[in-house]
Amino acid sequence: MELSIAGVGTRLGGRWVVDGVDATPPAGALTGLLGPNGAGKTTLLRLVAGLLEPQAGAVLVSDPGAADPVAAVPVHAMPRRLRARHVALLEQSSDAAVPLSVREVVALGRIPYRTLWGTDTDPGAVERALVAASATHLADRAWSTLSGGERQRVHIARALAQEPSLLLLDEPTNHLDVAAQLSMLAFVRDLRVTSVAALHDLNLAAAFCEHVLVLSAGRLAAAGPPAEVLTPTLLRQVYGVDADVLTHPRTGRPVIALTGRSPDAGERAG
Ligand SMILES: Nc1ncnc2c1ncn2[C@@H]1O[C@H](COP(=O)(O)OP(=O)(O)OP(=O)(O)O)[C@@H](O)[C@H]1O
Repeated sequence: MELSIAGVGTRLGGRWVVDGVDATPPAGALTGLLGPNGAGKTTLLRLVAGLLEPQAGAVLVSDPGAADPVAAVPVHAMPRRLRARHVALLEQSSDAAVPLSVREVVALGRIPYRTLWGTDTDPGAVERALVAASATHLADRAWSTLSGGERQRVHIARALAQEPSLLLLDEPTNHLDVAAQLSMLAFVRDLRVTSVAALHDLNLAAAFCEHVLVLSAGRLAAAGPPAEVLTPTLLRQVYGVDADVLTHPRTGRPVIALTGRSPDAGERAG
């Protein structure tokens, strides 16, 4: 899916928390959405998902090759069922105690594909999503008994069951151990679906994302390949930290070695 974020802004609580963001994340690749706490990452993801209507600009999506083709339509104005066939948002995990089994939670992703009689147009889709997210062993467990990491895996399975052409993930590595963080991001990258993931770990973003967007106080501070964007100057300005940026000897990707808070950290915006 082609995604165009054109001058998007929204006010919450009387101030612009996302302010004039212009970005074109590359199609079929994983983009990292970075920025300090409160920079506007979750709000921007909700705008891109069409859950919030922008008060300035528009988020346009095009998917001409899909079964339900769309061409440069504002995502918030798409009919909800059509949007759910194209766009999946994996929000930060809630601890809600839903009285459902894992298989039933994953089947929620199939709601946009149910017929008037409630049957799934593709009865194998839930099992395929469970397999793809390596969650088959959890399928019969009660959702409320899962650990945080297991829930995150099931959230991915539910999002995959939606068969999205745009996958939005809010801190998908939360609750995951280091090995699971690596497999989660490698998995999303290898899907080759247009994906945007809000991430706090700069080294994971540098290792797995083809493109990064850096937000600071609601504005886009920088965008581009990690090696071009994640410079010591940018990290000082946006995060208020001092860092050396090295080049990984095998992958050629940037490695960020944080050395401390920068002396002017108190002055940063964001
Ligand atoms: N409903 C709301 N009403 C008022 N202010 C809000 C609302 N939702 C978010 N905000 C504010 O908007 C700003 C951006 O919040 P957002 O959750 O998008 O940031 P974030 O970059 O995802 O932060 P974090 O890294 O802490 O999750 C914050 O200052 C937050 O307090």
